[in-house]
Amino acid sequence: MSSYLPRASRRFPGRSKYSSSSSSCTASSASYGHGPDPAATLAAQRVSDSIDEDIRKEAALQDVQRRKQVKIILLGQAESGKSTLQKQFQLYHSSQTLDAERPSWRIVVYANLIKAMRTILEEVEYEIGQARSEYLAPGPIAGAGAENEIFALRRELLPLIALESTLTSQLSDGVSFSGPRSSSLLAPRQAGGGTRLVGTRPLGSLREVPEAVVATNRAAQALEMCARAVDALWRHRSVKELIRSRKLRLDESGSFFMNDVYRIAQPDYVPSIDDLLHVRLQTVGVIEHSMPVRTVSGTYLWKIYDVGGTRPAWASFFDDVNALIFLAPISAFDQYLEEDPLTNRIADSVQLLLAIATNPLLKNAQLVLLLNKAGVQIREYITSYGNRPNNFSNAAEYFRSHFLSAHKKKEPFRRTLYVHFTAMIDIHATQVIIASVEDMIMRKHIAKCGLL
Ligand SMILES: Nc1nc2c(ncn2[C@@H]2O[C@H](COP(=O)(O)OP(=O)(O)OP(=O)(O)O)[C@@H](O)[C@H]2O)c(=O)[nH]1
Ligand SMILES: [Mg+2]
Repeated sequence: MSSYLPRASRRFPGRSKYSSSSSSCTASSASYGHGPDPAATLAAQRVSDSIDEDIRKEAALQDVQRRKQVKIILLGQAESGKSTLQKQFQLYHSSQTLDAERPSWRIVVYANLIKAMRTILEEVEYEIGQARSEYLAPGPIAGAGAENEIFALRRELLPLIALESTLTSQLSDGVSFSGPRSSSLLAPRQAGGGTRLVGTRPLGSLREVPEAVVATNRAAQALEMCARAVDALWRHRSVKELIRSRKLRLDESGSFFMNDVYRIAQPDYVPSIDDLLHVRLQTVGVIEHSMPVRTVSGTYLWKIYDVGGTRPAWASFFDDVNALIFLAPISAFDQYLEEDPLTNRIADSVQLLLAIATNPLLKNAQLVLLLNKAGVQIREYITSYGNRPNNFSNAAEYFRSHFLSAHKKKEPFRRTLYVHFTAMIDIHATQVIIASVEDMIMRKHIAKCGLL
């Protein structure tokens, strides 16, 4: 209530003046023994009533807004797919706004592609160095012929690679986020290099920054010139062998864009929606996205909060959210945290989910768990199933029951945990799940508002 008062007094600037002059008038009248001036008292009462009415209207308006507003927070490990889910929500409800953003993502696609190339070349150089050591068996880059081919490609690609730091710096507004990738199976040397691609300013605003426009255009020109070399590097037999035998893990975006380099290298290239779902740009802080959601009971304003990285601390700022959507990337079952190489990423996801689910400040929020990155590849790796067949449904069920039993054991509020398997890069499948999750959230929200 107190928050309305300054506004009311702003709208009635004369109130305090009037009241004080009224009281001084009353005081002076009283001193002459005439009692309060009835006209002045009536006027003061009218102003006061009018302010009360204004406050009531404001409160009613706020109440309607609150009923017509749905707040969702997206949480989960770094790289779990939160920003990709946010884009899927946008695609579902406001596809024209996502469409309008497509040109702004060009700089990120170029940066993702260059980063993948640089990672490959660094690994290749390391392997070549190893192979030259007389104590080691020949690695995946066998033979002087392969070495020379790769060195020639590297020479061709250097002008493109040199642009990486400029693109990265434009995206992070000059702030450098160095350090290892967020998760990796790789040896420490492999995981250690490079600068992270972090978005610290709205992409749309980069169109107004001349240096960002110049850097993007230079990357486009360099890529057009080097497309053949990028493709040759990606398809080189030694690189394929390196990826296979050393389990070189590129970002999801890396292999996707490398596979499609000729399309991306077109001078009039504009990222597709598919590209937008594959790009990797780390989120910093909390980004609020609003979108109208039309239902049979009217239009609601959905506010979706995309929280960067693993930040359970943010949860306490969102005690009035309707639902909490937690993403756990199950393809990361064989990966470990960069900050703690002994902690498995699935174990970390379970702990993070429990920290959020047991937070009393969030006890009124509905809980949705998306077991993401549930593509077919998970079945290729998991072999320890005893007598059970090593197929997708068995592997998926294993993860589902793992999360569900941890939740059931520890969650004190007896909330239902709604679980879905998702592959956030699959538009059709994700849109079906979004519809089902939204339906559940809306039904609860409407029921709750009806009870108030
Ligand atoms: N293959 C595959 N890739 C996915 C899936 N979901 C997300 N990705 C990719 O994973 C990468 C990371 O996704 P983001 O949405 O940026 O992850 P995030 O949780 O927002 O990460 P932070 O901003 O660092 O907290 C992106 O390149 C996505 O395209 C999925 O289901 N399958
Ligand atoms: Mg993000």
